[in-house]
Amino acid sequence: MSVSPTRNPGTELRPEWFEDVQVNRTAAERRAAAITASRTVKKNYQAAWLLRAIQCIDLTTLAGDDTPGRVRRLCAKARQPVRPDILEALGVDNITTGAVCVYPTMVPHAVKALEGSGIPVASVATGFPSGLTPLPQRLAEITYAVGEGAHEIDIVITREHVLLGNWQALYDEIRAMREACGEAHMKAILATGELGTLTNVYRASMVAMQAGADFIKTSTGKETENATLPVSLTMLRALRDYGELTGHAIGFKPAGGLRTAKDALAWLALMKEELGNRWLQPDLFRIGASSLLGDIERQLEHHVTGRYANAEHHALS
Ligand SMILES: O=C[C@H](O)COP(=O)(O)O
Repeated sequence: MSVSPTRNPGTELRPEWFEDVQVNRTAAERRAAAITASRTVKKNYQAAWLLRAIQCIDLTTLAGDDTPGRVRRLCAKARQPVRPDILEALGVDNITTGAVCVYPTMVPHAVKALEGSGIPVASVATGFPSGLTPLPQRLAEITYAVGEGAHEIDIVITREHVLLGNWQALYDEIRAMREACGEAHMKAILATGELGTLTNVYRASMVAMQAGADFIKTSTGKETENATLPVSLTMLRALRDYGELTGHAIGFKPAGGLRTAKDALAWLALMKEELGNRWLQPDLFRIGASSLLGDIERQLEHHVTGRYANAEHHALS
């Protein structure tokens, strides 16, 4: 796919791009399973893929008991996600995670802790995770987070608009959110586990991109069902169709429940198979995760030393 390097400006609402699309769940499940089964990444390649996965992680804390101290520790981990001796053995200079993702009131603490690192701060906003506060308040939350220095905003959509097929209302709210984001890049969380069908997932993805989303993201991490491979495949197909229709490259962020190195490898394989290597870069691919890094570091250590360290050696992940 040939794509424009400029930011997605969105389009008018174009229901004709998605209204007739029907996604077959069985076919999506079969294709997702085939991709992950056919691609076993071996030894050295596996370490390289895991390092790439780290560079694409939005290292996240979204808990009711978050404190500035926890956010600072998370930011320290984002700056140095892998122990220096493991990196040295792999012959790699320090790498960082793709971003740090926090609640709006934690943004100033993250911005300060990441100063000079080049690591962007992402903030959830718009009544995360349910999105059920009045629109002016949801927009004000974006304005607040951007004002505090957030570089990226992860918005949530009103699931009701999807469930009722009210595409204009969905488009209008996401458009307003994109405007409130200004220069900050906007990731649209669809909360796919609450959208009922894969057909709805495809349609909501398309509306979010038409309304100017820079990324489409599966889940908040708080739904009963979070990121799955068939849902991700459906979103990637929408993303590819949008790219072919407009020439704009949209990013993808699976989030919620990704906890193991094996999960990270499965999603990298999906990205590579469906979209190619260009979508294995942090400007177009992020993994939203609060507890994935620990297992990746563990697997890298095993790769280097041939054994697993105790879990407490990988303290915060
Ligand atoms: O956006 C990121 C998610 O909230 C993280 O979910 P998780 O805690 O299941 O990794």
